[in-house]
Amino acid sequence: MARPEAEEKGRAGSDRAPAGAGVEYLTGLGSHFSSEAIAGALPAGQNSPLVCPYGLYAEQISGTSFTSPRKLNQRSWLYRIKPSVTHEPFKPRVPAHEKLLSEFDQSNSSATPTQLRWRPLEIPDAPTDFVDGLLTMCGAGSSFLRHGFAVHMYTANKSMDNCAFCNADGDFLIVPQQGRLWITTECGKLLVSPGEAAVLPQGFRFSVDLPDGPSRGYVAEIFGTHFQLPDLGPIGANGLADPRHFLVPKAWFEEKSCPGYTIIQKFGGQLFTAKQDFSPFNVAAWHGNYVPYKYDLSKFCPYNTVLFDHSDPSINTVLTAPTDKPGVALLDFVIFPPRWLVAEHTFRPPYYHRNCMSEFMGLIHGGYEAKADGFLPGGASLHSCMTPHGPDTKSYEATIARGNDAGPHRITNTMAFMFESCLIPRVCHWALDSPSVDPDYYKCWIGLRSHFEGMKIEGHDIQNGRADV
Ligand SMILES: O=C(O)Cc1cc(O)ccc1O
Ligand SMILES: [Fe+2]
Repeated sequence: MARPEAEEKGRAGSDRAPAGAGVEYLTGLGSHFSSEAIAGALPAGQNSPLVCPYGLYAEQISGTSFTSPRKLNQRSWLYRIKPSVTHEPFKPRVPAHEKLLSEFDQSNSSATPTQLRWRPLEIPDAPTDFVDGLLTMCGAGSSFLRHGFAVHMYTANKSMDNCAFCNADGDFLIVPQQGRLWITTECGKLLVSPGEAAVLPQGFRFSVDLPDGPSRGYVAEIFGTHFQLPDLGPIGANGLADPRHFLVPKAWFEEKSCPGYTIIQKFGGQLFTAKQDFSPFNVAAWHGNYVPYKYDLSKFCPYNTVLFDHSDPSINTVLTAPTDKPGVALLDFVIFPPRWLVAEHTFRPPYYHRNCMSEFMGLIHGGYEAKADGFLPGGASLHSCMTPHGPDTKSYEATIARGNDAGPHRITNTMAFMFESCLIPRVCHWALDSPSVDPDYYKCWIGLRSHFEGMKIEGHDIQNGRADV
């Protein structure tokens, strides 16, 4: 059983820290947790007694099929005041959320090999909560077919009020860029700051409060699988993200009558609503291995080149959502954290490359080593399957100018990340038409000039570009 040892203080000096800062968490990833908000609320020795302690209802939430192999099987048992089925029928939400997708086709998105970059999305002035502020940027596959992903961004300025969100389609990996998220889940509360990432697995009900007001961030949604830690191979038993740094909520509940409370269910990309008259956060105790969690990216232990050449970014994988093909991810969550660069006679920024995988990138704070200009915190870029990309002209020229004698160099004030997928994303029409699109992105490479020293080669025919040697 995991120990409730991790404690998080509210930000010192911040009078806007939400009530409940000083939150305690369970620790571990993939552990079998148990947590009681009332001592004795967990049934002893069985999951589904005839009568549960304190007259609670027992309810299972399954994140994998009942028959999934034991090492993949994920489920939790929740002991709650009323079961989650106690609600009026689901109806399509009015207004519909037209810009949230879980399937991608010509009606809503385009395939393009063009390098794309977005400036940070504007946070609206009109009251907008986390759900209304979600905007799908790109994706592939289908939530119905249980294979695919979507990348969303959110911009919001107000807390969700008398409602909870439930995503039947897939898991959300939320990466806040501006403003903390105070997320109440059925398992308890998570306070998620920029620089941290949270996973809200398929089916959990949660509600997002914004203690800091205007907020922005990124969401990767995966259909049909869950995130896990990458294998470490020859790195050994330690390094990268450590399971003990993953924090899981402790049981927290409210017994509250909430007239008109709305459950917003995302189902096939469409939003449905159902009314109930009580808070869904009524779980007095729970146990299991299917849980929401968060991770502080600054705890990541990076590995890197110690002599020469540039490592592939997979070395910085925090979490991976696998496909059935070994080593091929539906979605990798990769970060580019502060670290030492020490490689000798090596071009240290990312190499120029084309990748059979597709790369969506975001920046949480600071700058990114491959882009001197234009890639801003809160912005994004997309380099799809086999689309060439790499450092902009300024970064290239500055690196070359430093030359071979560049000593060890510590990259500081940065936290960029990448969602990398084996599926080729279609880009939503509204993302392509967004005022945040940078139409001049391609120009960052147009200035790359030839450094070729052909004239120095004996026998080189400059006119015809042939070296006859
Ligand atoms: O394209 C990018 O900036 C991401 C990236 C970084 C890196 O260090 C190597 C390959 C790669 O795709
Ligand atoms: Fe790349």
